Amino acid sequence: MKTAKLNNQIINIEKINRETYQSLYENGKKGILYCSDCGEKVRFYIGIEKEPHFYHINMQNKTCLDPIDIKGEKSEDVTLYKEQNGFRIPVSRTITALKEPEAPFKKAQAVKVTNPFTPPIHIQTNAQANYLHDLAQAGILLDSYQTQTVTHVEGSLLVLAGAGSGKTRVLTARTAYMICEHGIDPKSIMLVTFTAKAAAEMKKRLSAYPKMEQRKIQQIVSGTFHSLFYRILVFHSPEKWAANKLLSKSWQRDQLIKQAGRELNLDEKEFAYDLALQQIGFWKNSMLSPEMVRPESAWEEQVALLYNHYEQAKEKDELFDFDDMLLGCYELFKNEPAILSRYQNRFQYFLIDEFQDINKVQYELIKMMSAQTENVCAVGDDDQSIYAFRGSNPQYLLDFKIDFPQGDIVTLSNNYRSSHEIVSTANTVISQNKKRHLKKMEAQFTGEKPPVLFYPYDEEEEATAIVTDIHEKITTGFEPMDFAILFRTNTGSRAVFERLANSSLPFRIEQDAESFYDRFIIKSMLSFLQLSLNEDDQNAIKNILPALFVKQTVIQDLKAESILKDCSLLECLKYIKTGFAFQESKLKKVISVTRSLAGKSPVFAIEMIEKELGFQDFIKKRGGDGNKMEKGSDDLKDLKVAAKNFATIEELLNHADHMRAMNKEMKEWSKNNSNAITLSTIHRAKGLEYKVVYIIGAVDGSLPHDYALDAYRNGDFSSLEEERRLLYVAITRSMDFLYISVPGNRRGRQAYPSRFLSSIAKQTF
Ligand SMILES: Nc1ncnc2c1ncn2[C@@H]1O[C@H](COP(=O)(O)OP(=O)(O)OP(=O)(O)O)[C@@H](O)[C@H]1O
Repeated sequence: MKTAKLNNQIINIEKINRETYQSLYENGKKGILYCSDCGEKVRFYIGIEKEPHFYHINMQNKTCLDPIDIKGEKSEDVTLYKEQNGFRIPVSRTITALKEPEAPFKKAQAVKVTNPFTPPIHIQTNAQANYLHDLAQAGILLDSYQTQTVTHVEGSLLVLAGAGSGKTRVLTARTAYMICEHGIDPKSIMLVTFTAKAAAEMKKRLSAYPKMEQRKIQQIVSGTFHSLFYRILVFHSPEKWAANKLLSKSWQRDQLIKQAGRELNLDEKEFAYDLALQQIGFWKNSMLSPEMVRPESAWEEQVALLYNHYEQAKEKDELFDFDDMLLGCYELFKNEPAILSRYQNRFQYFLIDEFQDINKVQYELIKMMSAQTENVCAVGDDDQSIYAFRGSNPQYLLDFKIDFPQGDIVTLSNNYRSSHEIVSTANTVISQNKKRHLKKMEAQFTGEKPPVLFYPYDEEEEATAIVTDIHEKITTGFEPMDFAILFRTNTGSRAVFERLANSSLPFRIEQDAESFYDRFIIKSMLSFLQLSLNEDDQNAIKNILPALFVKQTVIQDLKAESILKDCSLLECLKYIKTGFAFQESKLKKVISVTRSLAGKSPVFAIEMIEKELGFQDFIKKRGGDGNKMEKGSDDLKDLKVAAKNFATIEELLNHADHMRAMNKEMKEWSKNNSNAITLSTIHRAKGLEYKVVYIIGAVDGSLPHDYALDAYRNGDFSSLEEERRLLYVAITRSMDFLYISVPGNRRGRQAYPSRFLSSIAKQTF
């Protein structure tokens, strides 16, 4: 049905602005939408493939009709009719009826799949009478290329493997083959993975392999480059590399670099410290000391100076960061040949996963350690290289033959994970990249349906449509663990998190994903709102002090004043003496502005604080607006989008509390439960697979990220290619169903479809 009643007025969805869809959906959930025919409660449907409509909660025996003539009406305020016993009866008048509704609903669209599916002709060939035969018996099949990889034990081997081509299977099968068929000592095998999770997963899979003893699995030395080489460092110099000297948190590195910046008189407001740290990491991973750096721009010149100061500060306090671990190990091996030789004897075989993301220092370390045997099996896909910004370089993969001239190369291009339609979409997207090793994945099966592009109004509607779709699929037999919702950056997940938190669906987030409402800028803004409700809220007063450029220690004076003068903490702001007349008068203004917010809508209140209390200055100075990846001003825009859903400040604050609590709860819950929908950044989803994948925010500015577009405008194309690889990685996580969301608005502004989609969309956007 296209109509329903809200507050006794008829809503016709063909005549209302799209912006109001989400509030209609919420009103339906609140139970205040009624059928314009029978008067029973109805809900508003927002999904991916079906058009929005009203529906009865209990569908049985419902044959209600819309009033007739609703389509033809064009006037602003019209009378609607319905047919009853052959008569035309006026029922009500439409509200918000517009001549031309803005941003009308746009139907979801299947992507363009031009090449037909050709069934694969290769055969699974591991039926020989050896360990491979046992594997086949256990259901671990290998095709001829995979078999070649698994049985190539001695000498170096590069496996160029497309997404879903069985890299993990090949690495585990090869490890098992080496141990069970060739009797190789598991202690002499080093298995390097990109994440600790991947190493654990491989060991878990190995335990299902025939003839594999648990004891032997435990003896394999596996882990990330950092963990493996850190273990070596700690073994040889435990004092120097003690864990308490590690700058493990990003705020610790931030503090140190900003201190260095102050010594160099850099502007904290404008200088992009996050990018500077990234650049320093890049140089370190590329083994360039501060003296070796050759800056290519004025900005890099400043960062190079900063690099020098940062290193000195670390050295002075005997601290180290993650990048130092690898460099430290390199130095150790170089300066102590006896130690290197011990490890060269100990480790005879190296298996390296995700080789496309290796950086120079990692590469050098592997070369040093494997110098005697050259038994290096490197597996990678240059199209999945997504860490170039921190020094990863797929060139090592492409140049493998230079350093290992005796080595062999095998290409795995059969994709076992995804349907032909998904594989074809991924091939089309990635083929637009210029710098890559030419290859094309071949799917092994054709799917039920091609990937779908859909067009929600904004982040809120996007989240609702996805949750509806998941609900529908679960009723047809899918499990929560079959779904993943992927996004470019964590802040992009706010709305889906909120919608899932308010649903009965189980979901998981990363353990380090902070709640949106705990972000520095958001916390500070919400504290102003909190004070408008309770002028004595101590936490809120504490949280607004940075925004007023007042020291935190002032809180003690405020408490004392509040007792002495018998007034609220908020009121006490007027007694703060800073010595600057303009600041003291601003503190007085905070009181009146905050008080004036009572009874106002949250969006109005936020805008008022922004305008009247110079909140933007605070963001510029302290909110990371010099940063390229995460800006405080973007957080504030996101907050305004979220706040639109609430009529009162209290409702918004309650919601924020609820979401913070849910963030903690879901993290705890997912430690022991695996049957959950995954919410993940694309980076973190690398190596994983799901039956259904939703990629959200496929618009310019989000994917590709703004920073890459900026770089592109300045003549650097590589960041944009890396963003395209990110989309490729996201697409290739899906096995059967893929949905790409292209919201019309983002952060309260019109958004434009991601430029990466033009090659797969049927029509131009
Ligand atoms: N020979 C095979 N026959 C059938 N299925 C296979 C075969 N090889 C791998 N698979 C399956 O294909 C899927 C993808 O394999 P895997 O996860 O090892 O790929 P991958 O190359 O590591 O992928 P990505 O790089 O995209 O993360 C898995 O579900 C795996 O079980």
